[in-house]
Amino acid sequence: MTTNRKQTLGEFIIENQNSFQYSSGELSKLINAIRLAAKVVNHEVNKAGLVDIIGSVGDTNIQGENQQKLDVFANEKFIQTLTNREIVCGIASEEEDSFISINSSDENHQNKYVVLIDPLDGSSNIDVNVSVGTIFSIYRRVTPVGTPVTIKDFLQPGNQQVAAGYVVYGTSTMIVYTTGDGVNGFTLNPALGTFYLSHPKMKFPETGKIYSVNEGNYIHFHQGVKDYIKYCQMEEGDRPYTSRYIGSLVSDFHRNMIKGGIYMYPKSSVTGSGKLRLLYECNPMAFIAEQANGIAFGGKTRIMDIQPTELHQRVPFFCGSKKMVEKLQEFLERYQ
Ligand SMILES: O=P(O)(O)OC[C@H]1O[C@](O)(COP(=O)(O)O)[C@@H](O)[C@@H]1O
Ligand SMILES: [Mg+2]
Ligand SMILES: [Mg+2]
Repeated sequence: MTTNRKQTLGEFIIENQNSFQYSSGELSKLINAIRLAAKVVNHEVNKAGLVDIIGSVGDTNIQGENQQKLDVFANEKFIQTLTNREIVCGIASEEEDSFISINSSDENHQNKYVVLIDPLDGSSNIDVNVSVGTIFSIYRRVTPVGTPVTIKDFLQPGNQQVAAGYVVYGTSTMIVYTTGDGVNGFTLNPALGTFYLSHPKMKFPETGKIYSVNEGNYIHFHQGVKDYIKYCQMEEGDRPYTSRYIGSLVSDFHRNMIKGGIYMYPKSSVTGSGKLRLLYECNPMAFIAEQANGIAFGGKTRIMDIQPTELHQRVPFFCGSKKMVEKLQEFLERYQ
């Protein structure tokens, strides 16, 4: 490419199609479909407050959470786009009780990818004009092509992901994703409706000065986590670190990946589990983190080595710059 114009997402996908081990063009079409749905959702997010998209629908999802109108809208748009384009054989979503099996109308061509999605991440921030996101994780099915998908196709460990990414609807709208060959970020030019490669080969700085955790839950944290937070706050060396917590996983993760930092959503002694969902929040963010030289673990295990048992299971989640996560692990090991 000779001009110094930034590469578009479409051009990047085509150019890098062959670097993907299973390249048949199907995954490219899938990422393109996600790009399209993200633009539709972005359009609605930007109008939040002007149109009737603020507030809850008065329903709860399978996790007992109040579904926001934008949760439902985003869920519909992603499912519609992926289904209409006949690009996947199954979808699982935070907003759907169970997985959706999708048959291709073309018997000769059966799809082999399943998608797990958090259509709108950071729902508590929708009404207050704070950045939110979408998170997606893609696997090859494990059951025979041409048969209806089963739960087995979704309950795969994160280390089997073929691609993962997120969209952040913030001061600008970006898509950040990996297919196992590094992490790249694309920014939407709203005037043209085109995503451009703005952040090639994104990497977590090896260390940083930002820690992100909801300290309101502090008393329910594991002693090792409490000690690490105290360590971050001590006047010593390059500390104290700065506390930054947006309350949208995508946005906190994105900032920490650019500036260096650690995100923590520990297990609570009250609920006995973490809050974040393994399959469509932790696994995709862990794949991106590791592809960007970061670390992601939950409790004692590498997130991507956890064998899922349920579609909406929750796990503790710690993720970020290598040296900071290793320091936290040191504190946790003191109590093991
Ligand atoms: O308000 P809390 O308990 O700190 O939780 C905030 C976390 O919950 C989430 O909002 C959960 O995601 P959803 O909004 O998709 O349900 C994360 O984005 C965020 O990091
Ligand atoms: Mg979420
Ligand atoms: Mg959500």
